[in-house]
Amino acid sequence: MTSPQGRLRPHAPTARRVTDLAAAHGLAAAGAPAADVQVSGVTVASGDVAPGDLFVAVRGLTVHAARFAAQALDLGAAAVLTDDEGLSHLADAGLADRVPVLLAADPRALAGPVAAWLHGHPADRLVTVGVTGTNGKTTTSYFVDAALRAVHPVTAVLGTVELRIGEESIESPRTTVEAPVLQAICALALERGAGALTTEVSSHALALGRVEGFVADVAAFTNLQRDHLDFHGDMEGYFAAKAALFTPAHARRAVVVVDDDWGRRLATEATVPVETVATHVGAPGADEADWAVVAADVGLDGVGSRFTLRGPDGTTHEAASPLPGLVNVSNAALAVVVAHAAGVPLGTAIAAVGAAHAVPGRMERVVERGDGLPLCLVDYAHTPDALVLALEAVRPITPGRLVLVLGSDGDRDRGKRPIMGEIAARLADVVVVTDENPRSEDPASIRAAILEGVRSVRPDLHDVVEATDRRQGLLDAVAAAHEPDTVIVTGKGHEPTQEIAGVFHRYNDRDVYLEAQRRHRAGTAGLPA
Ligand SMILES: CC(=O)N[C@H]1[C@@H](OP(=O)(O)OP(=O)(O)OC[C@H]2O[C@@H](n3ccc(=O)[nH]c3=O)[C@H](O)[C@@H]2O)O[C@H](CO)[C@@H](O)[C@@H]1O[C@H](C)C(=O)N[C@@H](C)C(=O)N[C@H](CCC(=O)O)C(=O)O
Ligand SMILES: Nc1ncnc2c1ncn2[C@@H]1O[C@H](COP(=O)(O)OP(=O)(O)OP(=O)(O)O)[C@@H](O)[C@H]1O
Repeated sequence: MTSPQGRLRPHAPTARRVTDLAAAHGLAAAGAPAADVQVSGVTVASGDVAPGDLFVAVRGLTVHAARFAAQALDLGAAAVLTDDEGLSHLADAGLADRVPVLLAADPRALAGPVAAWLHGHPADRLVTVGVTGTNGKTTTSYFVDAALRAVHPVTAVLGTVELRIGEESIESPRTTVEAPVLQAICALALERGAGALTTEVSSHALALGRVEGFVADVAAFTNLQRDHLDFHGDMEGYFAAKAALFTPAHARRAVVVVDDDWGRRLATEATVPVETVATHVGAPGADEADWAVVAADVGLDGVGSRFTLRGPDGTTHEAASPLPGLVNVSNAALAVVVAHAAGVPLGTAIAAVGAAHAVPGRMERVVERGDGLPLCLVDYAHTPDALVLALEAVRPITPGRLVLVLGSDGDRDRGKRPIMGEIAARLADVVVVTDENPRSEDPASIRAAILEGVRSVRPDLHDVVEATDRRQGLLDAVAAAHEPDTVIVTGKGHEPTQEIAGVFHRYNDRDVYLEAQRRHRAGTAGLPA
């Protein structure tokens, strides 16, 4: 069955001849004669093939997609683009002479450009923004989108939380969609009258060719912190993947936050024009940045922050972040500069970012402080640095105790677990260690690794709880907290499921808070759920 994102296609696609496609991209032809065959869509996933598609069969990290060609043909694929290995799989399955086959050394790199060609380069008729960095991509994208919406009646925003075109939204499969899906969404967005599109660009997407054929008008960089080393090997590899966005193949110009060494390095190594933004008040080098946050009042109203942004001409502008913490001053400042670079007047961008709505699962206030209940926040921090920043953001708006509920993902970077535990014990008053997405790992051993870090700071484990069930752990944490306290649950953000041993269970931290609120009002808080 076609996936939801696979159905995001233009309603009136253009059909083009396979022979023209081969000529335009210098591809050799094999298989059945292509003379009268046309294609009207592109996909890299056999299950997402629609009649008339070109099936791009790539060698994956685990399997060659040509092994699924029979399914693609059953679903109506009109042609296949693959490599020599893919052609032999087709031949072995007796399919090579049933369908025109185009050959390329690296079909993965061609999926995007071919889709862009087929749809008439739709991204070139939109104002496009690509946001990368370890943390802050989603928040910054929503802030940028808020500013673009002030100018363009219809916009699209694609990322970890959702794929949204205008007011229509579907759950997102991951941070950055596959290359042909991105092009099809651009074409659909144009059909729906969109003027601008913002997409998060993950390092996986850059490494796996998901933005080939896509050139953002403005590429944005938030920061680089330890993450995804399981995939990239080391920080150099991770940086190199991110840096690929800041080249003419993927961007026309760039805005780079230069608060960390990686940002400063990127600003000098990028091969497109760069505007730099310093977002830490008084940090060394801030004077040299094109834009700088020169004053910030964090959380004065118990929510967001006000800040002053100095522009390249030396003028200063009063601006605001609608979400708590200095990290969101950073995201808001970046978003203002990005939106301005994308054609939004500065004053309009500042006003729109300051008034942006909550971002799902990012410092999201689910239960407000009052009626005996603590302030209850959901946040997506799942790296050591993000956790520090999230807890530092919450402390100034917490008159009582700071209660943290956290876990760490299974089948992902193991090294960060004790570091997260150490940070939790240092910066929170009460620590509840529970499960995130254990995936194929034993949840108890993940918790043990976090607790090892907790113990390095609090050997007696006072005010530390181990909860084998995330929902119960969160319910108990809220029930035990008092009105001046803040409960923050990190790691899963907006995620609608919890992945345990290959099964995705419906689960959302927000829903658990609302349940805790109902139980508090009904007088059943603290009883077993
Ligand atoms: C590590 C990684 O990113 N892997 C991605 C990669 O997998 P792969 O190359 O190993 O693919 P494979 O499983 O060997 O399959 C090879 C090819 O066969 C195709 N296939 C496979 C099975 C089938 O039945 N039919 C079929 O056509 C696949 O579409 C693929 O093109 O290419 C596949 C599609 O081409 C992706 O589905 C897959 O994403 C996996 C599912 C994934 O979870 N990726 C995550 C880690 C990811 O990309 N995350 C980032 C965000 C990270 C963050 O910042 O947190 C993201 O952008 O979401
Ligand atoms: N600029 C920032 N610097 C550091 N941490 C941040 C920043 N912005 C947000 N965070 C923290 O990182 C978490 C994730 O934020 P956000 O979803 O905006 O980033 P992301 O890059 O989209 O993350 P992911 O790719 O994992 O979805 C937030 O919940 C917050 O704790």
